[in-house]
Order: sequence, then C-alpha cells, then structure tokens
Amino acid sequence: MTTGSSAGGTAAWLESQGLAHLCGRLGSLSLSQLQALMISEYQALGVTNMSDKQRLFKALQGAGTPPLVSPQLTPQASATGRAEDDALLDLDGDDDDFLTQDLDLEGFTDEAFMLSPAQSAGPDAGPGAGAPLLLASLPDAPKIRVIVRKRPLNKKELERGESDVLECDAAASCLYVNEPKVKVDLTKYVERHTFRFDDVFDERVDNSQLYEQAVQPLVGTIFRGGKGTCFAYGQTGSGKTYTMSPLPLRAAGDIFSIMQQPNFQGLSLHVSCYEIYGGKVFDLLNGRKKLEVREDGRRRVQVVGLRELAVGSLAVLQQLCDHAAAARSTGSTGANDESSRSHSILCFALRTNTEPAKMVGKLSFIDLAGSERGADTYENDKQTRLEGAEINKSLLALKECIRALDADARHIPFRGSKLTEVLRDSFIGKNARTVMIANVSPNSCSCEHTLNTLRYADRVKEIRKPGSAPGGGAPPPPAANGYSAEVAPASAPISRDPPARQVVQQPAPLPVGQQEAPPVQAPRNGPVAGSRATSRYPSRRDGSGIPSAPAPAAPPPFQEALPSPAAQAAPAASWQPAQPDRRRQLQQPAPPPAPPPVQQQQSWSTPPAASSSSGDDLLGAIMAAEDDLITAHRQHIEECMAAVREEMNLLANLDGSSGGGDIERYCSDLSALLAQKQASLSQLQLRLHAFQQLMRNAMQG
Ligand SMILES: Nc1ncnc2c1ncn2[C@@H]1O[C@H](COP(=O)(O)OP(=O)(O)OP(=O)(O)O)[C@@H](O)[C@H]1O
Repeated sequence: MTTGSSAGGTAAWLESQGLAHLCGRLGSLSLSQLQALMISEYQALGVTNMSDKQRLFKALQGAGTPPLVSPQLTPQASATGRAEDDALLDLDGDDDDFLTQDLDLEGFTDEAFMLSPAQSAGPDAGPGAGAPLLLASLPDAPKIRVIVRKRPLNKKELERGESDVLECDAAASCLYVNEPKVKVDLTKYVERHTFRFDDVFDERVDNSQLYEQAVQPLVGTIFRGGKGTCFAYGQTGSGKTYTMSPLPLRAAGDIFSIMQQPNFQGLSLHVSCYEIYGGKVFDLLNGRKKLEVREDGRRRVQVVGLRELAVGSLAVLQQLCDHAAAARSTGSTGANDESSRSHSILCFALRTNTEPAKMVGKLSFIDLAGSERGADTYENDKQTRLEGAEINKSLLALKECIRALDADARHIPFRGSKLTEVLRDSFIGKNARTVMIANVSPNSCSCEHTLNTLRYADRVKEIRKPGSAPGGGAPPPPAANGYSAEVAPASAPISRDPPARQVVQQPAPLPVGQQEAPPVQAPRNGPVAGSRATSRYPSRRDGSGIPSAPAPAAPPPFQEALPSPAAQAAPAASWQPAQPDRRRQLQQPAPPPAPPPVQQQQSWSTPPAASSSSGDDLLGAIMAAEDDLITAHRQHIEECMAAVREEMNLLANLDGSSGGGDIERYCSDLSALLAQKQASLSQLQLRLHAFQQLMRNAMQG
C-alpha cells in the first residue's frame, strides 16, 4: 500500500489493521490524507476512542511513506546536533551542574512539526497571547493537596441502568459513597461511606475549573524555585487521562505568560516525556527508546538519555503531547482491553538560558496506570501478572513516599519502585508540592474499586477537621477508613467500642433518574470518619509514628488521673482486650485463638485480611489489612492507657490502705494486668507481622 492509494484502498487497509470499524468514518480519505493528519485531528473525524487513536497512529507509521508528523523526533530537531543519548535529566534539582549536556533546539520551530494553519494562528499560538499572568497572583500551593474528581455516568452505564452511587458535597469537601449491599437473607440495603478531601469535584466541574482551582498554584511553585507534581490515580476508565491530558497545555500557557514579564525573560521551558511499563522506562519523545535509571556518583537519580526538547509555543507542545500519547503503550488485559498499563510522566523543566543552563523549577504530570491492576495478578499470563505486581508495587511505594513527605520524614522510601525512584527529587525539599487527583467512576459496579481509590487517597494525606490544631486536641476516634463514626467530645471517656458502620437500611437503589438522593448525613460532632478528618495518623505530624495520647489542657493532679468512679467500680471490664469489630469478624474465618507465645506468633504469617479478601484485588486487600492493623494499634493504645490507670489504682489502693494494704492482692492483680498487657501486645504483633508479610508478598509479585 502506498501513501497515495485510493479511498477504497484505505478501507481495505483499515480492515487489514483490525480497524474495520473505522471505515465508515475514515474510508473516504486516501491513506496519504490520513497520514497527513495529526492525532489531535482524529477526534474531529469521529475517532474518539484513545485506543483507536493510538492503534491508527501506530499503524500509519508502518504504512509506507513516513507521515508528515514524524513519530521519531529526529535529530534535526536539535540544531547543534549534540548527542541526545548522553543527555541526562538531573532529578536531584542541584543547580550547580544542571543540564550540562542539554539539547540546544535553536531553530526548532513550529514548521518542524508541520503545524496546521488553524493551530499556528490560534489564540494559543505561542507565548504572548492574552494578558500576562502575574506570579504574585498565584498562591503558594499546599505541600500536599488531595482532590477527588467524579466523572459522569457514561452512555453504556446509563444503558445498563446502572445507578450513580456517589454524592459530592463540594462546600464541605465531602464525598459520600452509597454502596449497594445484600444481606445474607437477601435483603438489599445501602451502606454509606463518607470521605473528606481538600476538594471534591463533581461531574459538572470542567477541566478548566479543575486546573485553576487545584493545579495552577503549581505553576507559581516552579517560578519560586520549587518542584511541583500532579498525578492522577484511579481505576481504569475513571477519567485519569481525561483529567491529565489538558493540564500541561494549560500550565504551559501560564508559564509562557509569566515568562513575558521582564523578571523571567531569561528562562525557557523544556519538556520530556517517558513511560514506566513493567518496571522499565521508555522515552515517549524518542521512539520509545528504552532508558536506564542510574544513580550518579553523588547519589542522584538520573534517567540516562532521556530526550528533552525546548518548547516555545503551545502548538509545539500540543504536538509533543499528541506524539507522546500515541507512543504510550497499551496492553490487552482481562480487566480492560483499552486501558493503559503504564505510568506516563510528562516533565516541564524551567531553565535559565545561561551556559550552562540552570534548573529553576520542575513540574511533573503523571498519569498513573489503572489502580485495579492487582486483578491481573490472578487471571492473566505471566507477563501480565508481573506487570500487575509491578503496578501494585509502584502505587504502594508512591503512597508511602507521599506520606513520608507529608510527615516531613527524614527518610523517603523512594527505592520502593522505579516510579518513586525517578520521582525522587519531587519528594525532596521544602519546595516540593504535590497534587493528587483521585478519579472515581460513579457507577454501582465500580463501587469496590471506587472505595479502594478513596481509601488510597485518604491515606496519602491526613486532613484535619476545620479548626482543629495540628498535633493536639482530642484523641482521634478509633475509626476505620471509609466508615462514618460519631466522635466523642474531647472530655468524654474514650469509647472502647469500634465505630459502627453507618448502614442505611433502605430499599435497593432505584434505576437512574428515579433515584431519590439519600439524605446527606453530616458528621455530627467532629471530623468525618473514613478520612483524614479522623486523624488516623495524628502522630505523623511529629514523625514518631505513634499516636499521641490525649493532651489535657493542664496537667491534672495525680489523684485526678485516677480512674473515674465508674472505672473503679468495674476495673476488670475496662481492661478486657477490645473485641474485634464486626467487619473483622466477617473478614476472618475464625477469631484468632488465645494469643500464642511470642515465638509462635512469628510463624503466623497468614495475613488476616488477605486470607479473607475476595482475592481479586491485592491492593484492596493490603489496604484492608492496613486498616485492621491501625485499628488494632489504636485499640492497643487505649488498652495500654486503661492499664496504666489500673496500675495507678493498684498502687493508690496499696498506699492508701492502713496497715500497708493487701500486698498479696496487689501482686495477683498486677500479675493479671501484666499478662493482659502482654496478650494485647502479642495481638498487635501478630497483626503487624501479618501485614508485613502481605506487603512482602505484594512486592515480590
Ligand atoms: N469528567 C469527565 N467528563 C466527561 N467525560 C469523562 C470525564 N472523565 C472521563 N470521561 C470519559 O470517560 C472515558 C474514560 O476516561 P479516561 O480514558 O480518561 O480513563 P482513564 O482513567 O485514563 O482510563 P485508563 O486507565 O484505562 O487509561 C473517556 O471516554 C472520557 O472521555
């Protein structure tokens, strides 16, 4: 087939490429006309599906004469002809010798990309369009910002009569998930989960609003010498690519605008784009060339040979983004044939035009692989299983890194995966800012994945309830993620019952359109359970990893610290190890026997959550096990506090009794208390070991 073939020939060619379904839309064009198109123009011809776009683009590359928009950004792009392969992307942000071998793309113009007249003449044609944006108008971004975005129900979901299970309350930054469930006796009911994030965007919020509200501040970050990272997390089809695709263009528009100001005219914008697929790194702007990630002599991580191009206009950037999107690999999996199984990372580097160039700031946009990829572990071939394990590993590592960043931890566990290795510098330094966008699908069938996404996002950052002071105030309620709980007032005794799920007994959801919105039940007296509002990790603020005990306003005198009369009346009852909550009873086939001696505990390696999880989502199982561990830890702390009160009581009784007290009684009570403490500790150790084992299994695939 030649590029000048007839329209009829195009139809045959499309068929031969497995794209027969596009004949109706494209069959009237000749192959050479098709090859002259840019990917961004496919949409206007009715090719809307990303997978189709990519397959068509790739097929056209192999169809004879190279297309006008070359898939390989050839070395002519570099006016100096320097060896790009030796170029290093310095990910350590060290200004001293940054980009010593940077590409010089002088003369690399829009014409090199064969821009269509409409594009080159458009309002986005290049820097200078519109009124300049003032850096001062961009607020400093918070260190971590976690937002959730709900997409609308799509046509197929509507046709299937699926209901929308998500309710957004933007004003309260809350998202409610109404999970349809069925009891053992087949009664249908809805379980309502409440989450709170920095921002909650419903399906009416467009990309532009999302950009301005959540991402634009990162542009300010890079002009202030910082590093910004924006990533989209979520299950396949939840809207990650839809959300991420326009962001670099919008950000670049603002960057160019700020660069017009005299203070910033000596800067230029550079772009690189790569993909991490199965733990390997591929350059999306250089023919998918495989790249190595190495640490240099100064222990800085380098993506060796990554191609970086200077961009001077939005039109050029659009071309590069289209090119990278087409080059991004997709795989066919049991979970979803069309989804991407790779992480794609598009980096902006803001550099001085000096020689050598120096890095001013860096902004990364990351479109993560589908979060449900653990599912592939069980149902696909070895290669797909390995990829699934790698994705799980990287998503877990990413979460840990961001948590460490949020906690100002000295150690950032970036070595956990290739993804976190290459993003290392984004997690380091006072000027690092991260925006996480959790994308969620509203349909009832996606409910489990949606809950997993929300739990993941919830773990990324602790979000305090409005008005609460960091690191102080009332102790957090022992709430598990995703479950509403009522919060006792600070002065009230800590409840030792785990929070009940908020189960709304009601008929099964009606089909879309007839569904009555369930009443929004606002948290009554404090933070929203199931979110950072519950301060699940209060002590991460001080980096200790141990939740802090409730801090009374003023230290009470010793006597006041004794148990209340009620506690004194029933000391034994207040010290029984807390019963596992109903959720854990359901998850565990049988409650653990009486705690075995410590030596035996080491050998109990079956994670409670994993052994009972549905088995179709390793990431979900890990998060459930993590929930269990943290809930158990909270219970352990409460028990320890109760034990301390008991011990003080014992001593007080001994001291207070005339005649020196009953020492035998004291000894036997103390012995019982110590045994109970040991049992509580053993329980916690069991759970910790089980969780660690589960994590190891996940890491090993
Ligand atoms: N907020 C939204 N408004 C309208 N349509 C949306 C929205 N979010 C996503 N969509 C549509 O939903 C579909 C799936 O979105 P998208 O491809 O972005 O998902 P994804 O999470 O990137 O999936 P994958 O992991 O498979 O790449 C697309 O057709 C997209 O246009």
